Amino acid sequence: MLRSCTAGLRSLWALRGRREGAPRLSTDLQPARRLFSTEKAVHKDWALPNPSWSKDLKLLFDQFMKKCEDGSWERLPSYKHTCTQKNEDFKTYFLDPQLVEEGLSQAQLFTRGFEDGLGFEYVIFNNNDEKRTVCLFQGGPYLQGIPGFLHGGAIATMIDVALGSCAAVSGGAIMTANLNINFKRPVPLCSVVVVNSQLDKLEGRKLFVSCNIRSVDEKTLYSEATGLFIKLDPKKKFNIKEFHSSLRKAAPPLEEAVVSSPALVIHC
Ligand SMILES: CCCCCCCCCCCCCCCC(=O)SCCNC(=O)CCNC(=O)[C@H](O)C(C)(C)COP(=O)(O)OP(=O)(O)OC[C@H]1O[C@@H](n2cnc3c(N)ncnc32)[C@H](O)[C@@H]1OP(=O)(O)O
Repeated sequence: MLRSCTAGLRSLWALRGRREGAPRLSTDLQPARRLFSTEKAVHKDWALPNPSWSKDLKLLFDQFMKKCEDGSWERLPSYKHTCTQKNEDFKTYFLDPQLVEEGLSQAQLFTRGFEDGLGFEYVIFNNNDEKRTVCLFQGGPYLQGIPGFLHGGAIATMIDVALGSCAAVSGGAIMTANLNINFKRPVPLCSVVVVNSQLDKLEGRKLFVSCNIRSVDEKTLYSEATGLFIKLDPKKKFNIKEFHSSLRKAAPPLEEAVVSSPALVIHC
């Protein structure tokens, strides 16, 4: 508890420092920021310790790095910007080249879009033989839901990433088709949790995965989840232009929609 509070204070201190223009948490961060728009920053691996990582997170990281030494485990690198090859893979499915170029030049991975310590700090380790991954996750102060605890959407995001990575190791280019989450206990903000994921079944293009989120001492079960990921089929190309024009044809004009759907007016 004390450790997670310390980590929390460190993250909040980093935040306050930023607001008041005070020096940031670590001078190491300054070069990282300067590199942001350069090629080096594009290829920076974010699944590595930074000064916002708590003692618990660093300790677990070191333990898993040791397990990597005999080759049974591997650390999965994580990049803010999708590598060219992966963009090429996904371009296969999204056919409007202009949209792809415009979208991808600005794009960055949602979970890596926060400054160090404020959002998602995580690293994923994969065990290929056992078809399972372990994600070490520290959720920062920008992920708050009810005061002092992580937002359920942030937990769901992390589950999606952890399960998605577990599925992607076996399936390559995949997308989430279904996620089911049971939130059992609230996760304290800035604490470290462990997401254990495993591939349960592979059925054609369908990858069934499950996970649980536990405290570092394993005594608290925070959440359990199952997911279905679908390996993308290059023959089933998704034509976004056709999709938009079919939507325009299908949707009634706005006034008509409002008159015929009073519930829409209330909820909007
Ligand atoms: C190299 C490795 C390094 C690893 C390093 C890490 C990598 C880094 C990973 C990052 C991980 C980020 C994880 C974020 C991932 C998103 O956030 S993805 C965004 C959210 N998901 C979406 O937007 C998906 C939207 N849905 C779709 O586009 C389409 O429904 C899908 C999922 C592509 C499937 O479409 P499709 O290919 O046409 O498949 P379809 O024929 O409809 O269905 C295939 C089968 O699945 C079943 N199915 C499809 N949907 C469902 C469903 N919802 N429920 C039940 N069954 C279903 C069908 O019934 C069918 O079953 P069979 O008839 O074969 O038995």
